[in-house]
Amino acid sequence: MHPADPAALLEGLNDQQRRAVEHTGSPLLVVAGAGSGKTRVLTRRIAYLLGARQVHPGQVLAITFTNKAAAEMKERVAELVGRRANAMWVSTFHSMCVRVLRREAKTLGMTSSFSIYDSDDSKRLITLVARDLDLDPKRYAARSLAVHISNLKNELVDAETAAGNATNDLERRVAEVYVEYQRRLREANAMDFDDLIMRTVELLQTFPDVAEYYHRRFRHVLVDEYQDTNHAQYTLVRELVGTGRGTGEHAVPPAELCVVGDADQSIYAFRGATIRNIVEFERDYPQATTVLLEQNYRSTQNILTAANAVISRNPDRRDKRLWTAMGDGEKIVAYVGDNEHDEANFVAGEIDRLVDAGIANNSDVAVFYRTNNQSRVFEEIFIRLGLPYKVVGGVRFYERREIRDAVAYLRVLANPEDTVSLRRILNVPKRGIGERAEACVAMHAERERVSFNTALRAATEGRVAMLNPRSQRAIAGFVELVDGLRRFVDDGQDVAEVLDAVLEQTGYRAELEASDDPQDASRLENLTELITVAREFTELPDAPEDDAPEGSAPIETTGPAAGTLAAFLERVSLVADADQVPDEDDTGGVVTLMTLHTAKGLEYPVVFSTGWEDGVFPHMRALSDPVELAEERRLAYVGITRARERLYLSRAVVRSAWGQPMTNPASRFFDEIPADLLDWRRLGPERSSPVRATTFGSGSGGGGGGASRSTFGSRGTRSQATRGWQETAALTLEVGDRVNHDKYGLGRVVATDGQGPRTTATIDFGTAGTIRLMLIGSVPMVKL
Ligand SMILES: Nc1ncnc2c1ncn2[C@@H]1O[C@H](COP(=O)(O)OP(=O)(O)OP(=O)(O)O)[C@@H](O)[C@H]1O
Ligand SMILES: [Mg+2]
Repeated sequence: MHPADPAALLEGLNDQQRRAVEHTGSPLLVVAGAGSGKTRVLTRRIAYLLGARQVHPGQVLAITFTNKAAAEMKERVAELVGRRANAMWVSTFHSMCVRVLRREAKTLGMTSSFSIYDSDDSKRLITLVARDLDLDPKRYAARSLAVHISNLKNELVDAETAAGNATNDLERRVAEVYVEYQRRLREANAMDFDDLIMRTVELLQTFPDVAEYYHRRFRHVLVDEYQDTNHAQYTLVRELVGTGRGTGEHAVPPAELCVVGDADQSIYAFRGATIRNIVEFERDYPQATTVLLEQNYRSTQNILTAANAVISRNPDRRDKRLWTAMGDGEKIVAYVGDNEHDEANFVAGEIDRLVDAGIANNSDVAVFYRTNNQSRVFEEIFIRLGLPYKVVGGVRFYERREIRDAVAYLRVLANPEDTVSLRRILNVPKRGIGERAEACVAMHAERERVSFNTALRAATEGRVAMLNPRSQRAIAGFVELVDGLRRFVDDGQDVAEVLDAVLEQTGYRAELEASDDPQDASRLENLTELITVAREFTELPDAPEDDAPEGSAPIETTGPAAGTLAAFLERVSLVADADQVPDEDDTGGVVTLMTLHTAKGLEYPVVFSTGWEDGVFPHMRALSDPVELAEERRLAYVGITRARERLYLSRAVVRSAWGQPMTNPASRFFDEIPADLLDWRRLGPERSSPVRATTFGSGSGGGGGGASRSTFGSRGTRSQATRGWQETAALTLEVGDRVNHDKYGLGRVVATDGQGPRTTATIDFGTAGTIRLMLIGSVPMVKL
């Protein structure tokens, strides 16, 4: 055992942090602004529990927001108290639930080899369901049905309750799809992401002895980023902690709970996250103790002042004053590019300069943007300049077609009932099982109320109606192929070997090799990469994770053994964007590009936050919606506070969107930063030959000094804008249309009135106000 000295575990903590680490008993809430050491407190607290309070590592459950953060936390604790830290459960909500559900699958009527459906799989299944229910795909898009169902699950509303609660046509339709969707998930022995949480809650609420088991086991529950929990996750935490109100043999006192968070960094409302969970913690847990942290250890004062200034514009928040002992530091550099290429060039040039001057390595630098599609222009320019970079997120490796195909084969081998995966690979590569044959099988399944897998097997015996003999033979061949491959798994072959056999025996590899399409060559490379991933995965040492504390029942299986197919599939399913953030290294490393959402919890010496334009950031949706705008502002706060020493904020006057150049006004967030903190870099002289001066800005003439008074640089852009105006003369606007007005910026039509030449539109231009405009003549406005 590691000789942990309790005093050493408290070293490098301020008084408040120390208080949080040492606190015992009542539920503990640590609320504090960015960079004040919340995550550090959580990590130290765990180390302290193990090192100073003799808590068994198996009694600790810690929840982080990403798998990567979980691994780092575990590593940090191990550094402090030694390897036995490995017996703790440190994971995301989803990974933790998968472990519980695999163990308890039987209780819920599933097998432990259940598949985990990601959003794409779940959308496919919903598409099938909606089609079978004869819903008009134009009115009920699978995507929107999926969002509705996900929202219900985040609120822990099950399908039957949703059906009972439905009061209008849409709700009834959604509920109808939801009921059937759940039935098919069950039949396929599959769960979607939201089910992982909801079914775990259900498990704990319905089966007292299961709940008791976990109550006895987890005596300490810790949650990072608590502001981003949704209702289902909130309830899960409550169930895990327990009320201690059980009687007789079920009487286990509640676990010690410690949550840390910052309401100003809540940025997942679209996934149902609610700051209510943090704001009302004291009401939810009446015995709660709250600790506030006020010193920021991450950023310079200038960065912090900017962050505080922006977030203070949000209504209904608890004001907190963060301070830092780091000194003012550099001013914040602000830049206006003619267009997005110019902006990206500026970023690349600055990185180059900082690296040349020995101020930073590539790996010290992060570039943020609002949405993934904004990464493309940075990539183009970084490639051209030979600047090494990594984009986190976007079209992810595991979302590529060939990878999904290969993984679908593996899933079917692990879980024969996985309908979505089965149907995906049924005719991939082509083997003569056409859509008609698939439909016959699906119809049989539907009519006989059997699974798709069972129906397929019925087809091989000629029991499926309307199926021609050729299709029947093809299906028999497929079933035989899959059964043959499954024997590799049963024989205990490594995942990499199984994968290799899949690619070989299905002819998938041969087909790609025979193709002269260069895309297919890169598909082959990706599949080779997947085999490498599988091989590395198999070689992972078996972690001693099943080390249950004394006094609790030994755990037979807490999850699939390391290296197995099930464990591999679990990893593949739960990998998230943020897990792919590259580590720092000493060799100069790579610049990291990611969205503001992915950046949560991270820190970098140098940060470029780009695309600060109204309609881009804040997002278009937020311009006429104060609730959304507040969320965007929190995102700005998150972005700014990732920077330790240097922060750059930039925008482009013209940016292509939907294939059209768009002129965007400066982000209103620029105006919210005290002007004296900003060092505006003007456009270079070669680019600013004035063609036509136009005022951009968000009403207050701000955007920082003269920089918001900008010029169109290129002729192409100018003629584009001019054409836009002419179109406006013949333009009809409807309520809800989005427009870009040369003077007032982006807006949304809230009302129209009059006819012909007297037509007017009332347009909400956000901070510029709501303005009524005549629509005749050359209105300097474009419809978007
Ligand atoms: N008492 C301290 N002394 C020195 N450095 C500290 C102290 N507390 C925290 N830090 C450092 O400050 C930085 C921010 O800490 P941490 O990431 O834990 O903050 P946080 O509150 O979790 O931030 P966020 O809100 O962004 O998640 C880290 O580099 C951490 O190591
Ligand atoms: Mg943190």
